[in-house]
Order: sequence, then C-alpha cells, then structure tokens
Amino acid sequence: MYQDKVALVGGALGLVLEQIKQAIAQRGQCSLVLAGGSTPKPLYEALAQQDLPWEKLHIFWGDERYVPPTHPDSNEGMAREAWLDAVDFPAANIHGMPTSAQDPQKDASRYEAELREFFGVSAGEFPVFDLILLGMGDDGHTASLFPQTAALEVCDRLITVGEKSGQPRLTFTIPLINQGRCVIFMVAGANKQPALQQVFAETADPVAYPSRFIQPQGELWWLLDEAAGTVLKSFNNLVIE
Ligand SMILES: O=C(O)[C@H](O)[C@@H](O)[C@H](O)[C@H](O)COP(=O)(O)O
Repeated sequence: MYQDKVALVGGALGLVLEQIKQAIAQRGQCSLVLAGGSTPKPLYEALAQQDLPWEKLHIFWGDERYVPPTHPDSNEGMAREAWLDAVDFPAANIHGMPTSAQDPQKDASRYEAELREFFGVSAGEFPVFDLILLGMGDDGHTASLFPQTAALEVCDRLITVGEKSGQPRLTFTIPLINQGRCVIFMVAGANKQPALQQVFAETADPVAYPSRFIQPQGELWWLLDEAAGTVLKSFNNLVIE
C-alpha cells in the first residue's frame, strides 16, 4: 500500500516498466491496455519520460466513452495528450477504440475485428494481452463494466457496449480482461473505500461490484494508496504489502 497517490504512481511505473520489458524480452513486443479516468494520467505522463523502444509497444484501450478522441472526455485523447503524442510513438501502434459510426454496437464489432486480426485469433478464442491497466469507480465498476448492466453477462465477445447513466461506452468484456497475463488495478482516494470493502469481502454480489469479476489467469495486482486501502487492514485473510 502506498502512502499517497504520487507514491502509488511511482510504484505503478516500476511495475509497468518491468512488465513491458519482460514482454518484449519474451515475445518481441508488448500489448498494453490503458485505463481511462483520472488516476492513470500521471502514470502516462511518467511513461512519456522513459526511453523505451516505442515501436515494440502496441497500445489499446480497455474502454472508451462514445466520443471522438478530440473530446475532453475521451480516454484516448487523455493518453495521447499525456504520453503518446509527446513521444515518437508509431501511429500504427496506437489502436484506439472507434467511436465514429454513430452506432456503438457497430464500433464494438469493428474493434473486436481489429483485435482478432492483430492477435490472429478466430471466433470463440480470446487473445492474451501482456498488460491490462484498470481503475475502479466508487461503485466498484471497472473499465465500462458498470453494476447491474447487461455488459456483465457478455461472455462470447471481446468487446461490448457498456453504459453509464444512459451514455454508451465501449468496453472489454470480463472474459477478455481475465485472459490478461498481468492485470493491474490503480485505486486511490478515500471515496473508493466502500467499494473496495465489497470487492474484497468474502461474499458480495459481483453484479453489484463488477471489479469482483476480475480474476485473471495471469497476475493480478491491486495498487492502492493509504486513503483507499486502509479499509482492507481489517481483512485478516489478505496480505497487504
Ligand atoms: O473510462 C473510465 O472512466 C475508466 O476506464 C473507468 O473505469 C475508471 O478507471 C474508473 O472510473 C476510475 O476512475 P478514476 O481513476 O478517475 O477514479
């Protein structure tokens, strides 16, 4: 657990760099899935200061608001401004979620097709991303997998349409996230305590707290600051570092 958000971002940077270098060493490239929201932005700004073989990184998004990349709410726009447009990143390696069809389902299918082509996987198969970054909302959602929504039930697709307050979003499905080699949650702030308590509880309804569904076949890291994670200190079945 990190003293504050700055320390959390520093810890996340170290872990992300380690995973990127390991993926490149083992597979020649790294498929990295970015989270949206506010928490990861300083991490992206720190990555922009690194000297990495950008041509060996492929960037994807785990979810996207249904707006153009130029819109202030765009997760792609945030990552481009903080990192990708600030370094010599090959344009072909940036795989933004399409949001221009004025039909979220059509754009979800387009992104699914792009992933299948990139990884060479056919229908029924799920690609394995090297590194998936996630945040968690105050309500326990992750990516755009919101509580009590139909997106939580989609298990035969890579990409589906989530929705928040009636607004459509594109999102990785639960089974696609759970294929990840390494999944890292970054969670900061006291406002996250109630949801964290439910996500780590012995029993709680994952439909009400969708981050509980994230049980990847690879590594799962929860990077927390004290403000968020202190609520877990009473959980004696957890090892908190
Ligand atoms: O599109 C989004 O908003 C994110 O993907 C979302 O899942 C985010 O990670 C959480 O809402 C946490 O957001 P914060 O990091 O701002 O707390």
